[in-house]
Amino acid sequence: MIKLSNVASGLNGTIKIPGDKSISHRSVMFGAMAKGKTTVENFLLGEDCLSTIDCFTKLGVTIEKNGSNITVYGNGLEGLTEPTDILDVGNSGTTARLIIGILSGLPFHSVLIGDESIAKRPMKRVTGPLKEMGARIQGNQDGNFTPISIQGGHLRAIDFVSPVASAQVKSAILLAGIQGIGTTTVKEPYKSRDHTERMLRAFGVRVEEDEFTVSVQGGQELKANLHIIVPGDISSAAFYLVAGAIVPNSKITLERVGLNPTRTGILDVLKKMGATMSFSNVEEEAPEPFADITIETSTLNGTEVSGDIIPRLIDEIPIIALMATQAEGTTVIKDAEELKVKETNRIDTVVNELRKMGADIEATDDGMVIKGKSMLTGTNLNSYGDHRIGMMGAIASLIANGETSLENAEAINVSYPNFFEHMEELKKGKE
Ligand SMILES: O=C(O)C1=C[C@@H](OP(=O)(O)O)[C@@H](O)[C@H](O)C1
Ligand SMILES: C=C(OP(=O)(O)O)C(=O)O
Repeated sequence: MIKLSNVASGLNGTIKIPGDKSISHRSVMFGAMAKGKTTVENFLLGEDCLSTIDCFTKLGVTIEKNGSNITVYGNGLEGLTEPTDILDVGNSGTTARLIIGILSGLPFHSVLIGDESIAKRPMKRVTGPLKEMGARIQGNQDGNFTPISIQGGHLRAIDFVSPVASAQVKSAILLAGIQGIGTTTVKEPYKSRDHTERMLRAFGVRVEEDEFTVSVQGGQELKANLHIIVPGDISSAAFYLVAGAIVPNSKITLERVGLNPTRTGILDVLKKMGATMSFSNVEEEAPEPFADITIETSTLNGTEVSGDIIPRLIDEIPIIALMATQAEGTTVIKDAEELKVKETNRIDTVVNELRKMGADIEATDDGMVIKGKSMLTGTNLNSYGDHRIGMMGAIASLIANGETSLENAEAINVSYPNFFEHMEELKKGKE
């Protein structure tokens, strides 16, 4: 349990946001599947990405770490070998779902487990279509929950219409698809993040896209000898973007934040709610653009967040909910049922924790309704083992009256290991 206090003099200064989690995972996975050396700069050393490194090391790949620079020595798909140990994905849904897709094409047996939270997260959304492609997968409740065992190989293509806009589902099927016979297509209800498509292309794979449909032909090889620069994670930046907007007397700059349009829903919401933001050092560099973002204390208004923007900000909803408590009027978040199958049921955990602090917030079936502006009061918060809920609580403590305590704060290491160091730097900024 840690104690947190509010900040009288505002947040000021510049911080460099750690590497993007989605892109870091993929750099190891695709580097491992490719033939040759892949070097990665600004890799996220968060626990989730370390779980990915651990799994691919068990699959026979050499991965060297030198601070946040890593090198992956891939030997192609045939260089991945049957693990003698269980693959443990820890808390990482992305590792679980993408690795199941990769293993489905490989001619050996593996067993996958994760932590208590992973054991509750649905895997049938990937194991279902992968079984249709020919993978032999078993797991609790018809392959829906870990532990999951996979015997891969001999895949055939599939035309899959996904009921959810999920990059994890799309990626798992595409990663199996490139190992199968024929052309595999995934159609989504809305476009989800496209890091897999961008990075596969950088590895020389042909990927066809048409609005919400992505296709790959089987039998394609990934070619390495690539240097990947991982931009800062906009999902991590979101916590300090909102902090900058809601903490009085603040002005902060976040360096090299990834600006992939499939991830920038948070920026659209900040603008719509009235935040004062500016962009500098914009790099359109392929495959992922980034820029520095400066934000300052702003007068905010409530808004509606729904429809096709939801997949573009799904992980930012906890911090958007906190921001809405500091906006004038009502904010409605809907079409966000996916929140129920994250590290926690984030509709319940967000509403619970913000209500404890005095927010006017109601859960709905597919989101939440927040009425602002509320004065928040320090209290005992819990992350429930969910990094994003922990960070939401810690940012809320900055504006709360009195002291806040946070149980299970260590969950934050999953995606933002230096989160509290950045908080201290920004608090000291002006003194
Ligand atoms: O593909 C990815 O890297 C991710 C996709 C999203 O999950 P879904 O695919 O379940 O929406 C997101 O919530 C997660 O943090 C990372
Ligand atoms: C949902 C998340 O990640 P994952 O699905 O990889 O556990 C997240 O980081 O908010």
